[in-house]
Amino acid sequence: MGSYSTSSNSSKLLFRQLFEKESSTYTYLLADVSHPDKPALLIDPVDTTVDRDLSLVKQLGLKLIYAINTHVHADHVTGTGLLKDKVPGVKSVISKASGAKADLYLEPGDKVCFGDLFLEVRATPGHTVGCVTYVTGDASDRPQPRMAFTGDALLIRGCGRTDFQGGSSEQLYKSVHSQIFTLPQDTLIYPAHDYKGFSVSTVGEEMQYNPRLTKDEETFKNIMANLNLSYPKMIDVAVPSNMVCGIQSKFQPFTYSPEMKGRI
Ligand SMILES: N[C@@H](CCC(=O)N[C@@H](CSS)C(=O)NCC(=O)O)C(=O)O
Ligand SMILES: [Fe+2]
Repeated sequence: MGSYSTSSNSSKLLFRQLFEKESSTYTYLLADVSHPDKPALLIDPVDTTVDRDLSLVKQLGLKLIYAINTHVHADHVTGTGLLKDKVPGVKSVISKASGAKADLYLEPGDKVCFGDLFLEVRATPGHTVGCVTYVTGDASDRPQPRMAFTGDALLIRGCGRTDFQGGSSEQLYKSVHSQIFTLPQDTLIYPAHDYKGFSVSTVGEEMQYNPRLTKDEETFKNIMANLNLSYPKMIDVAVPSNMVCGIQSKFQPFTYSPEMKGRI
C-alpha cells in the first residue's frame, strides 16, 4: 500500500492510501503539512471505515476540511455524511454534473485548495455522467509529485464499467484519452478501486499496458459491451444514498423508493 510523507523544504504533501476490502475501494488522505493548520481532505471515503480514517487524521494532527467524491458510487455508501456528523465544519464535495447533493459542487477547471496545495478538477465522464479526476498541484510552485485520482474512470490495467448510471464507453474512451493520457507520463495514477492487487500506476504505464484503453475506440467499445459483469451487490442502496450523502448522515437514512430504480 503506497504512502509517504515529506518534511524537506522541497515538498510538503502528506499522502496516505487506505483500503476498504469489502468493496475494494481506495480512500486517499492528503494534507498540506507545512501549513500551520495542516489542512486535510479525504477522497472517496467509505462509511464503514470512517472511524479508521478519522483516527489517522487525529494521530497525524491534521485538520480535516473536505470529504470529496470522484463520483456517485454504486458499490458502497460514501463516508461523507458520517464525516460531516463526526467532524463539524467538514464540507462535502462532488461534481455538479453528478446531480448529487453536497455542500460544494465542482466544475471542470475548479481547484479544491488545502493550504498551498490544490486538486484541479478534470471532467472524465463515461463510467458515470458526473465522474471527475482530481490532479494535484502546488500554488507556491514547489516541485511536488503529480498525482491523478481517477475514480473509476481509469483503473490500473482496467477501467470503470459503462453499463449503468449514464455510462457510455464512447465518452469514457474520449475522457481518458483527452483528460488523463495528456498528463505528463510520470503522473501517478491512483484509482478508486483495485481488484487485482495493484496500488499505483503511471500515465505512461497505462498508455502502454492498459488492456482496454490501448485499443482503438471501436475495439474498446466492443470490449466494454461484452464485460458481462453482475451488478454491484449494493447498487440499490448505494446509489440513492450517495445521491444525498453529501448532506445526509447514516443516522438519518435516505428512504429509497423502488420507483427510483434505474433513474439515478
Ligand atoms: N463485485 C463488486 C462490483 C464490481 C464492479 O462492478 N466494479 C465497478 C466499479 S464500482 S461501480 C467497475 O467498474 N468494475 C470494472 C471492472 O472491469 O471490473 C460488487 O458487487 O460490489
Ligand atoms: Fe463507480
